[in-house]
Amino acid sequence: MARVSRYYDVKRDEQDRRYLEVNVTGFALLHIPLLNKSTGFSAEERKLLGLQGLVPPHQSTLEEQKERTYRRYLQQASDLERHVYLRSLQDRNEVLFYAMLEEHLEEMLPILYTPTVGEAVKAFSDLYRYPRGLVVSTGDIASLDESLENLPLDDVRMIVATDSSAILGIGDQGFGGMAISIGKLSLYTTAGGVGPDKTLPVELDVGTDRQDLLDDPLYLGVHHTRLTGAAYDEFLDRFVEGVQARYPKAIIQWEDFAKGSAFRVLERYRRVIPSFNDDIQGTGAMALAGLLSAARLKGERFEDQVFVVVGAGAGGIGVAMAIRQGLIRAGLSAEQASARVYVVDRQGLLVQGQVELEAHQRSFARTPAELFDWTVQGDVPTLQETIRNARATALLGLSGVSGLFTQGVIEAVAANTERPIIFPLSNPTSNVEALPEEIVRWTGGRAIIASGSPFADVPHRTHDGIDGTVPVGQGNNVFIFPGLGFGAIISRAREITDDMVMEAARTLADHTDISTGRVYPSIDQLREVSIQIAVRVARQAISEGVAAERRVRVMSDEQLMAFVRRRFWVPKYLPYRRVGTPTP
Ligand SMILES: O=C([O-])CC(=O)C(=O)O
Ligand SMILES: [Mg+2]
Repeated sequence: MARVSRYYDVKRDEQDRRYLEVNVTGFALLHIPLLNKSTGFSAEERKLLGLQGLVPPHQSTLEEQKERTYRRYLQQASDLERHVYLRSLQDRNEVLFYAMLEEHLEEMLPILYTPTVGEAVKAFSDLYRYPRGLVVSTGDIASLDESLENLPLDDVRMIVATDSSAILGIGDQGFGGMAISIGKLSLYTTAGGVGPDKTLPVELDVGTDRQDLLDDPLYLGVHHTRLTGAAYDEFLDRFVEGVQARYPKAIIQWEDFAKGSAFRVLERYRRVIPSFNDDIQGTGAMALAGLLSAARLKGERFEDQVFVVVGAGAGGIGVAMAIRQGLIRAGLSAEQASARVYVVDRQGLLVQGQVELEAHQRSFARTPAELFDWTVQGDVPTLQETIRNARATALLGLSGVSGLFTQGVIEAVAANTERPIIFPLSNPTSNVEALPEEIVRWTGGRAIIASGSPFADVPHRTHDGIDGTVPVGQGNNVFIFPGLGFGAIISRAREITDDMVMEAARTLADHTDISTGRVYPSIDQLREVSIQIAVRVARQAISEGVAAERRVRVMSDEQLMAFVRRRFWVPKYLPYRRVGTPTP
């Protein structure tokens, strides 16, 4: 087993209990977030590690520390301040950070992740305090191997890397995208059980095309426009090679790449290094799971629905591809499946010969012949015309355009079916295609709703005067990526196959209790769902012959489940020993 860090390693004592063997002491140790117990060091540890005089006399328990920090957290004035507070806690005392997050996950998820992380991305240069993760920039790509050597971690398994070209629905964010890589990885730890010292956030700083950022003297990224073409490919090739050399067991999650590069990067590397694109595949699997549950809730077959996906970027095409795969699994032929999925972009429905289509969009474009009996005004069917003519029963928004689902659009879907499925999935909250409250109003409470960012359930009075609420599920890829990544790590998958992603989607659907009227689990079930996904993803990797981990290949389902639960990292303070100290 590789050493975890240059500063410490995780070992087991004679009774098989874990402890940290450290080779750093005193003031320096207190400044390593994964080693710092703050006021939590025992008298013996203070002596052993040279901490006397550096920390207050009272030794706090982790419980007491949680209470102190949580009180302070509640005093922060805004969501962004709360985000900054949590991030600095993470950079100060990582075990305490995760212990707090574990206890208050539902409350803190919108602070650490969408929507507040969107604000943190935008303000990244203003908020910058402390280094975390790996910066790969055009200025130092030539010496990448040295950069990698400078990292204190020696056994990284999970990397989230973004080039920040399409952060959430808010576009090019230059260097600020680092906040997304950091945020996603804290979810890998708290929801997916991946130890924080096995994770590495990466910002691929290839420049930005945002003039306001380039003009800002305080902007922290490289001050030039984005690399493109061969130079961009070479940059990424170097990155992947460097990672493979330093961290041969690492998996890469590609995050928030603009549509022009998202598909290309995924296809270029997915067989070179185990990797997946969260916005294409994670979002696709998440949406498919919610749609399977929504069909069950309707009491209808999934394969009888007609789907309109709005947005032809990474998320939109990813969702359309996942739905098509789901329909084929349900028994439809490829043609029958394609016939049920319509993709609408800025110009309207994707139609062959009408607009310049990118490769990944092409298989979703309709032929003019398919539309011969449609009633439309212009050359290209609009969103509403598509919904009407196709008799769509499900509408999914991945456009990043707030307010795109107007009353007319929603009513058009509601005219086709008793229970319209409406998923405005764009993030953060400010980019949502329609507010759940509007959807409820415009459909008379008939819609099955899920949004990408969290929304409260909507109070609603039925036509017979009964007061109730319409539940709103949170359809976010956080229900997929932590379990998918953990399953791939556990099985040491050489590749993350499409069927592994599909298995993640099916597991999510299988673990959604639709009796609540919600098509996604609640956040308090996130950890358990991730564990279930990890097990089934690992099983799928084994059955496809891509699992390199021998130990898991011979495990029964029960053994695999027990193994995943045992490997799930939990925040607690471990005892310390110094390198070379004889065992007591
Ligand atoms: O980060 C999220 O909330 C989901 C996601 O990947 C995106 O919207 O790009
Ligand atoms: Mg994303």
